[in-house]
Amino acid sequence: MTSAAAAAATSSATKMFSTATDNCSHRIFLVTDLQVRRPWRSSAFLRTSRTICTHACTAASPRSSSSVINELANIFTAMATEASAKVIDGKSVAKEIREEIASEISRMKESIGVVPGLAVILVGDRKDSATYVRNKKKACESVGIKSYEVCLAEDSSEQEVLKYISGFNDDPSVNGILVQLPLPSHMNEQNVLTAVSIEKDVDGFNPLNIGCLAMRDREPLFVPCTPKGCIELLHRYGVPIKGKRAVVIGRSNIVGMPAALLLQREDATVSVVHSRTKNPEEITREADIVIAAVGQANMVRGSWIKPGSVVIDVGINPVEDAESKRGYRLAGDVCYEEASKIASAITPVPGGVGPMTIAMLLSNTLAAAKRANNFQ
Ligand SMILES: Nc1nc2c(c(=O)[nH]1)N[C@@H](CN(C=O)c1ccc(C(=O)N[C@@H](CCC(=O)O)C(=O)O)cc1)CN2
Repeated sequence: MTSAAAAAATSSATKMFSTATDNCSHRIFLVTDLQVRRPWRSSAFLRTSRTICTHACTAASPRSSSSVINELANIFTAMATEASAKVIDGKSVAKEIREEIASEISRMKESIGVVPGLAVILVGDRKDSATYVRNKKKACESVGIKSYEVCLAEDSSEQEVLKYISGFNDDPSVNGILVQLPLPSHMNEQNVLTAVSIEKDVDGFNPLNIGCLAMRDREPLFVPCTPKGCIELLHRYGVPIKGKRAVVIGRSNIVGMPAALLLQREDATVSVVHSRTKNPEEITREADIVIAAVGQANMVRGSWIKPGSVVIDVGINPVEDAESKRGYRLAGDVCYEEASKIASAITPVPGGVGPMTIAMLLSNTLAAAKRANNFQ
């Protein structure tokens, strides 16, 4: 239970005790009635309420209603500080999706003798990018996608990257092409991303795909993997989106902007909060769904979160941690410890959106291969 819910419950309890008859079962009924606000906490609530009511009615010296109300207030407040949101487990959802993809790929291979192919281009020697590319390759192997990899030196020219893209565009065994971002600063990202054929743009970053995502009554061939993963998590956890207020924190081309477009396509009312937004806390506190993608560890505090909202944390920020083997640990953009006491559901970092990014890449690659081979 959240602080706001605790206050509401206490106020309802106050009303209840001022009007209740001496009939204990009636009191219990009224108290347990309060639980509908947060049904998933019902058993704890029920137990607590029963104990208090029974105690109030059977004590040798019957207690005044105000002392019972005070006790209820204390217990509700304690419940507020102990409560924790449902964890949206991206790691296990991603595993489920990989299994679904693997079985589709087997079916495709058996029916038409074709497996999907994914080409990955990595430029430079960023450690994190090399790890992501390695993980993508492993994920491809695990589901039966053939992967092709090109690693280029940091000082390679943009022309060289474009030459590889052109080769993969023309290669029928390659269904998806991905250029790992960020690129070295001397390269023009837009030139590179635009060069990827839209039929093979499994990252969904070609402006033609993004343009279709932004337009009503147009369907992009591919949707960027991280925002697609966020929406998939909301769907698989049964979170309603239609008509809800959503706030996206961050407006990057990779996550924030396409996430806002996707939420809008799902009929949410969407606000985008960015570095120039005045009162970001106030706007975020209005949201039923928050997607945080700013790249700043723990920026979104518990006080930004509306009680009962759903929080999707896209941030993967390394923070120093002497106790960790690597010398750092990963933290999200949302202060998990605080937000998880207020939200109704939240993604952890790691193990939330990150694994979904790769699962969605596999899903897009399978879709590309199906489309190229006219296989349903
Ligand atoms: N071409 C692209 N470049 C980049 C993308 C992208 O979608 N396409 N996104 C990010 C990086 N990224 C994939 O490329 C990515 C980031 C994080 C994860 C992930 O699984 N994270 C784990 C933690 C991993 C760890 O321990 O280090 C988690 O959150 O649980 C997957 C993919 C930028 N570039």
